[in-house]
Amino acid sequence: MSKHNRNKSSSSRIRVIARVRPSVDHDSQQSSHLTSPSSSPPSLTFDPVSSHITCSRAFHAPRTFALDRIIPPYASQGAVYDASLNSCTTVVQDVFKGMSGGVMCYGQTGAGKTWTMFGDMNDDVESVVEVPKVFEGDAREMLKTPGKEGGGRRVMFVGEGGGKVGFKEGSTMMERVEAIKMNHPLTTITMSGSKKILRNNPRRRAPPPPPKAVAKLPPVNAGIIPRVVRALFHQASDYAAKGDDVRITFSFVQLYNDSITDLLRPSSKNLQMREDPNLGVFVKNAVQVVGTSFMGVLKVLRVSAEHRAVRSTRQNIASSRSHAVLRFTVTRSSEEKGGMSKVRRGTLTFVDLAGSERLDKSGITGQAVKEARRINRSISSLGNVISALGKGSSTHVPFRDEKLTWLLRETLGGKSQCVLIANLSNQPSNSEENMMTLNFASSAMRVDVKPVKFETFAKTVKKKVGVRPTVGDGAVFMKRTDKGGVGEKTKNQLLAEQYKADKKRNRGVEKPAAGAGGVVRKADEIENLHLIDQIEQLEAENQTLKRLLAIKSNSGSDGVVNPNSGGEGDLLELDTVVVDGGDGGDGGDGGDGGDGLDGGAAYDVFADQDFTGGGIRAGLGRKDFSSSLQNKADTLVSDVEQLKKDLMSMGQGGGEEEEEEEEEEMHTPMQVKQPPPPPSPADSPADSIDNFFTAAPSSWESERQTLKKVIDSLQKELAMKNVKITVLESKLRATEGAGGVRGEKENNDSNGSYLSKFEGKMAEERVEGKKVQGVPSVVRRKALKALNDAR
Ligand SMILES: Nc1ncnc2c1ncn2[C@@H]1O[C@H](COP(=O)(O)OP(=O)(O)OP(=O)(O)O)[C@@H](O)[C@H]1O
Repeated sequence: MSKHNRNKSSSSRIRVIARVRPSVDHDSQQSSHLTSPSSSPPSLTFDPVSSHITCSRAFHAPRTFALDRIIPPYASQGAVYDASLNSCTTVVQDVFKGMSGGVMCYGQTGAGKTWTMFGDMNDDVESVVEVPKVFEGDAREMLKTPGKEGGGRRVMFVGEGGGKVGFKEGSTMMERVEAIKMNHPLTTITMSGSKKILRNNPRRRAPPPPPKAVAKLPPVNAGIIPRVVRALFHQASDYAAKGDDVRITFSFVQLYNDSITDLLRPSSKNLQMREDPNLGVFVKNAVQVVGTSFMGVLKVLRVSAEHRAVRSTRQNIASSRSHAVLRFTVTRSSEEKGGMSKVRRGTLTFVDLAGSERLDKSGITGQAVKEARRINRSISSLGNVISALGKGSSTHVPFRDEKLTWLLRETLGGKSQCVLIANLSNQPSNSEENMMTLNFASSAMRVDVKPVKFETFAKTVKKKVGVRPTVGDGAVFMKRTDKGGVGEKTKNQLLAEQYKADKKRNRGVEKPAAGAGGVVRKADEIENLHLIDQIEQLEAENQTLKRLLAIKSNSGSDGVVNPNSGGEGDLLELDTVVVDGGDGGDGGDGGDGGDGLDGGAAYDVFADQDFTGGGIRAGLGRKDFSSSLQNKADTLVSDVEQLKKDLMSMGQGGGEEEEEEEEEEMHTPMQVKQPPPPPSPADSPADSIDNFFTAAPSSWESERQTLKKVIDSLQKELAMKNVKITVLESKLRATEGAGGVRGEKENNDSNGSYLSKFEGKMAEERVEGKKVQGVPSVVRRKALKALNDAR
């Protein structure tokens, strides 16, 4: 049996859970390519109660691993969430206390990582909101007080028991039991009186046979992430009701072929990572979405998850070709005495790794081989990092070897609570891959963690906007960031981005790979996704041009923007995006996107479509959706052209005269160009500021005020500095004499500055005058240095 750290408390090390997926339709199709016949016995046997799992391979002795939890194929998505987050590590609750946490899915391709993390994002997530809306509690406690219907029957748990389960208010005993069975499939519940065993105890009987097909899964197939988002907003609204200020933001990036792309803004490619002493490693310029509602965040996640790089292989019809990293940041401030607030900041990171794969098995060729090699290389580096972390603090951890490991440093490095889900597929042919996954899982159990709380005090700031996190529908605001936190972008940065997007669009939209082994989406869907991308860029460009026009028309004849015209404010608003505000975008009827701002267009397009039954996926495939998108794109193109023409003609208003003058010059070639006149005395640097104040047009009032403020503060700083220098000089004088002969030597040798020489001379005079002796020369040297620095 494998040796590991299981005896250590799971909160002081990475918590490891194995999830074995049921067989899916695709398994039978791929088995024809594989060496092990499908009739061979499965490679894994497991006992969920003792959390032991044994992996058997041909020509090798079987190996047994003891992990924190084994989740059998027939367990619901809810049970997985419960096992990985809610009841066990309370990661969600702790993030509001300033602790950070992470969940990472690891395993071979097709083992169910994406299913575990995201699940069916188009599933009836509303019901995820509805069911546990009423209250949540410990299952044992809930059954002790089931209300009248319980009839005072004693309830006993064997097996898993416990754990958090949601019940409807006033629910009957049987409804509660059903809810527990759903969330804890291995729980045995016996009731005195009826003596009815409601669930087989796996300790006494063989585990129930796994269901044949996926269809037998519980109806709500939302994965861990939607459930976490729901839990986050529940918690947030509880804290907000108590008067705390809670803010939830998130970023979502993918690492594909060693390049980081923003999934919230797919046109942002090749993003770089930076390190900050407070925030750790973060992706620079990744969009941060400020989420104020559960449903709003889900909408954004659904759409952005569609931008992930996906390919069809023999082992998975929709195999993720990128590592996806979704990071929530929760900031909670509660008011304390004396106008101060306690601020806690925690992050929750979800990592859906691309699956490692054997090239011969997945049957891929060309570009896909390159992708697979990159994936395998980064996964193997992750293995090295985990193994080094498991060896203790004295071992060098090669975080910097790969972008993936560097990106995950904060999650794995020991300061966060971390849950690893090892995804396994119990096909006979997968024994080697399962062994590799279990070895990785086992080494992760050796990694110690010491979660660190981020708490600080800050002056209480009164909220500008009364937005409170809600569980229901609502707005989501999007901001771009320079650091890990939400930041502002300068006007120029935004305009430069628009320019780049424009240039790229002119080069033409990349056509997706097609044919066998190509991307899985149908041609219509791909076309539509590209159209949406294009519309997003066009809307952004359209808005920028409109604002530029507004600024131009508000500016004076000298081209200076009138700060009171609101132009500046408008431009900064480019950072703010209302994703599901309802008034952005017109859903594709050819309008100009109304108030939909930069970056929100794609979501608006989706938000207004009615894809009854099939969600966005169904909508993407629809022809009418495609034509409405095309209409919208065409209208936007002509709008943009018109706006550009308008801008050009406005720009020519001031420039026409110059052009005419130039023409005149060209017609009189004999004329010798005169050198510019010498600068008038008023242009001399000494006079330039005064000149600015008197000669500047009245529209420069705000610049004038700003400059005055800057000059005032500089003058204050200078006065302070002079006081400091006077104090230091008198201190230095007190050390004279004692510095004596040694002081003179030091002064001449040390830095040779004017100051040192001067002070050395003074000291010499004092020595001759036989003044005070005995102050150590080091004191004098310090005083000299301080004075030198101050000057
Ligand atoms: N527990 C499960 N119950 C039902 N279906 C599942 C389960 N796990 C996985 N599947 C199905 O198996 C297939 C492969 O799953 P998924 O795409 O999540 O694998 P993956 O590990 O993310 O693969 P890759 O690394 O190639 O992206 C999908 O069709 C998914 O719906």
